Amino acid sequence: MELIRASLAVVEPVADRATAHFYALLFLRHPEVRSLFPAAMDVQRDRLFRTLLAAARGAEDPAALRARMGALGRGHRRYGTLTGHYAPVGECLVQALARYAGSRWGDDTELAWRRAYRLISTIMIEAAEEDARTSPPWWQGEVVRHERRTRDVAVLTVRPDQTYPFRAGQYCSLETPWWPRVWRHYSFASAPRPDGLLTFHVKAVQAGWVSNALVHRAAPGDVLRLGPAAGAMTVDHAAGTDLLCLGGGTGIAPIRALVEEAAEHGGPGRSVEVFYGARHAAELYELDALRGLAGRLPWLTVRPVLSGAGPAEGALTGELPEVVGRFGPWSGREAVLSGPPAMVRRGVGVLLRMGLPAERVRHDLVGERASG
Ligand SMILES: NC(=O)C1=CN([C@@H]2O[C@H](COP(=O)(O)OP(=O)(O)OC[C@H]3O[C@@H](n4cnc5c(N)ncnc54)[C@H](O)[C@@H]3O)[C@@H](O)[C@H]2O)C=CC1
Repeated sequence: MELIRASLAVVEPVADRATAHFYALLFLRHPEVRSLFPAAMDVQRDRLFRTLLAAARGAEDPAALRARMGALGRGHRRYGTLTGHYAPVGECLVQALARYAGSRWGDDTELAWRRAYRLISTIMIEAAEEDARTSPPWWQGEVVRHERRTRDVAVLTVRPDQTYPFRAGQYCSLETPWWPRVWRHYSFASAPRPDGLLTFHVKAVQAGWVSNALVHRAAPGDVLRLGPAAGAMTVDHAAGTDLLCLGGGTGIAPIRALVEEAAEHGGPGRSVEVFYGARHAAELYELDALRGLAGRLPWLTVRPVLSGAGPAEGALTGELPEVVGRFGPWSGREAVLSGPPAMVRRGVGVLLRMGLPAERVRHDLVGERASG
């Protein structure tokens, strides 16, 4: 493990070049795999190295590595990845690393990498094969409703072509017809419904191809592709634990889904507190709906929080994590956080300082969650 870490530390500062070299080798030697990747490779490059780093760091916890790489293997089915693709990828990876690890590379390091790659690829292949027995590699989903909530936020309702299994708090990756093979993660914004429909909140971000297409171009009748549900920000409602939810911007989506799920499964006597943050009042696009739920559900409290200048209109003011820190105590609760990564990180810090044990603070800041 030390050998792998030491070589990664050398490659990390030149990760861009090492990854570009890896893909160049792969596409030159195996042109048939080029079609599995998007036309523009920028985000993809970044992902590969982050995944390797995460795998190297996670190797000390075999159960976590297995869970993460298993999910990755299942998720790769949607790209059309086949068992036979793993060996050539491993070979090109080792060669690219060898080239950029300089003097840290030697026979022992190479052996350690080959072993690690064999372990990871075996987990991914087994998980993919197991998944293939029960699930399609992807689902088609028809957009049946498209509502613009603000200038740059849309709520999409999608009908999957077959039963789509997921839990509130999870997310999936979506591909639009306009940017083939470019996938982005979006959280489910509603709990599983009897009619099988799924909802997503999408904000068009600068230079975000997929998000801009989903907000400004998508319309009822368009067909998206959906990868399988992923993410561990789920809640065991049977335990009846009180919840503290922090949702910033479109990060309110999985919180909304969890509240719906709590309404279906959570017993009375439980308390759910939602802090919903945005910069300006006009951006609290889900507030009316949440207030509607709070009006019906006596255990639900919704507190809007505004961090920008301008009229507060009955909202609390300040950055979301700090505002939550002014309330409490939260020590008996389970916390879920969703929103911009900086908000989630600061929120986790505040809650740990307030005495919440780390295992009760849940979020899905997965390295892969690229906005766009
Ligand atoms: N499961 C998850 O974790 C989900 C995450 N997201 C992410 O949430 C983000 C939403 O973006 P927008 O709607 O543009 O949100 P935004 O930038 O408008 O911010 C929303 C809230 O986060 C707070 N915030 C932003 N930066 C902060 C910082 N550095 N420190 C403390 N608080 C901060 C703001 O004060 C505001 O209350 C995207 O990055 C999206 O990828 C979205 C859905 C689900």
